[in-house]
Amino acid sequence: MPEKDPTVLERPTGLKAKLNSITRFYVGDVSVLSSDDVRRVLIINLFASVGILFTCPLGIASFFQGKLLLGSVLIGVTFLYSANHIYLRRTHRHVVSGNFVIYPLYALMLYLIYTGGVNGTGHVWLYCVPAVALFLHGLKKGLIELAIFTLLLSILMFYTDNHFSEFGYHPSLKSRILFSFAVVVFLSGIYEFSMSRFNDELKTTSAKLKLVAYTDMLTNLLNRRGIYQKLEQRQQAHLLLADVDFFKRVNDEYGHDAGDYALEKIAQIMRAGLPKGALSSRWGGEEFLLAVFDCSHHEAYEIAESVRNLVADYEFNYLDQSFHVTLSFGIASMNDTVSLREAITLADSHLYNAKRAGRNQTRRD
Ligand SMILES: Nc1nc2c(ncn2[C@@H]2O[C@H](COP(=O)(O)OP(=O)(O)OP(=O)(O)O)[C@@H](O)[C@H]2O)c(=O)[nH]1
Repeated sequence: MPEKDPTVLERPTGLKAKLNSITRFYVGDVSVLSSDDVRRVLIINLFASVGILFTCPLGIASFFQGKLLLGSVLIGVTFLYSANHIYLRRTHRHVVSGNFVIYPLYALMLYLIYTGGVNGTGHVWLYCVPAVALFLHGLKKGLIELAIFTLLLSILMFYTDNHFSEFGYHPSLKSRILFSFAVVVFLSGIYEFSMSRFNDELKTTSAKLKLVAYTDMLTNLLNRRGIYQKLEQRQQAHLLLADVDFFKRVNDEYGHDAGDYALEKIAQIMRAGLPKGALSSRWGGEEFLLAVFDCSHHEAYEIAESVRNLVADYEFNYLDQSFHVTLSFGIASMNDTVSLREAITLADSHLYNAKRAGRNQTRRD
C-alpha cells in the first residue's frame, strides 16, 4: 500500500465535514479568530437563526389573523436578526452583534407579555431569555439585566391593562409565570457560573501547559520546541548557535551539579547580553540557540562575540570551587532564500568549524 504524504492535509469526512461546513456558514473565515471567538460568533448566529425560524412564520400567521402590529414587530425582528447574521459573519464583532440580539429580544418578550402574542401564548417564549442574556453578557451584567427585565415584567403583568384578562387565564398564572421565570434565571445563573469557572480553569491550565511545553526547566529559557515555534512565524532572523567548550570536563572535574549551575549561569549571561526582542533557547544538552532580528549579519556577529566574551570573563563559583568556561559560536541567517532548517544546519556546520579551529571563537557565512 502506498504511504500517505504527511504534508498533505486530509479532507475531513462524515460528521466532521458537516460540522465544518456549518461553522463556515455561520462564522465565515474561522482562521482569523480564536476558538472562544468562533464559539461566540457561532452561538449568536445559531440563536439568530432559531429566532428567525420562529419569528418569521409567527409574523406571517399574525398578518393572516389581522394582527398587523404584532406581525410587523415579528417580521421586523426577523429582518433585524438576518441583518445581524450578515454583519456578524463579515465583521466577527460579537459584542456589538450580541446587543442586537438581546435588546430586541427583551423588547419583543415585553411586547408579547403585554399583547398576549399569537392567541395569548406570548408568555411561553419568556424562558429562552435567561440563557441568552447570561451567555451574551456574562453572569454579573446578565443578572442585573434580568432583574430589571423581571421588574418590568411584573409591572406589565400586574399594573397594566394587559391580555391576561382578555384570554380568561386563572389569576394565579401571572405569579406562576414570574416564579417559574425566576427559577429558570437561577438555574441558568448556576450553569453560567460553573461554565465560566470551568473556562477560567481551562485557560489557566492551558497557559501552564504551554509554558511547560515550551520552556527548559533548568535554564528557564525557551526549549527547542519553543524557539522553533517562534522562529517559524518569522521571515528573517540571524541564528547564533552556541556550544559550551569541553563541558564534559566541567562535569568530570567539578561534578554534575556544578555543570547544571554553569548552564543556568550561562543562560542568565546570555539573556542579559542580548538586545531587546532577541530570543534565547536551550537547544539541547550544553547547546544554546539564540536569534536576533532587525540587524545586519555583522551586527549579529558582534552580538555573538560580546556574549562569548561575557561568558569567557565570568568566574563561575560553585560551593568552594571556581572555574571558567568558554563558548564556540556558529552563525547563519534565515531569510527569503534560506529556510529555518537550512539556516540551523548552516549554523551547526559553522559551529563545528569553530570547534575544529580551537574553540572559544565565532564562525559565520
Ligand atoms: N551537568 C550537565 N551536563 C550536561 C547536561 N546536558 C549535557 N551535559 C553534558 O555535556 C557534555 C557534552 O560533552 P561532549 O558532547 O563530549 O562535548 P564537550 O565535552 O562539551 O566538548 P566539545 O563540545 O567538543 O567542546 C556531556 O558530558 C553531557 O553529559 C546537563 O543538563 N547538565
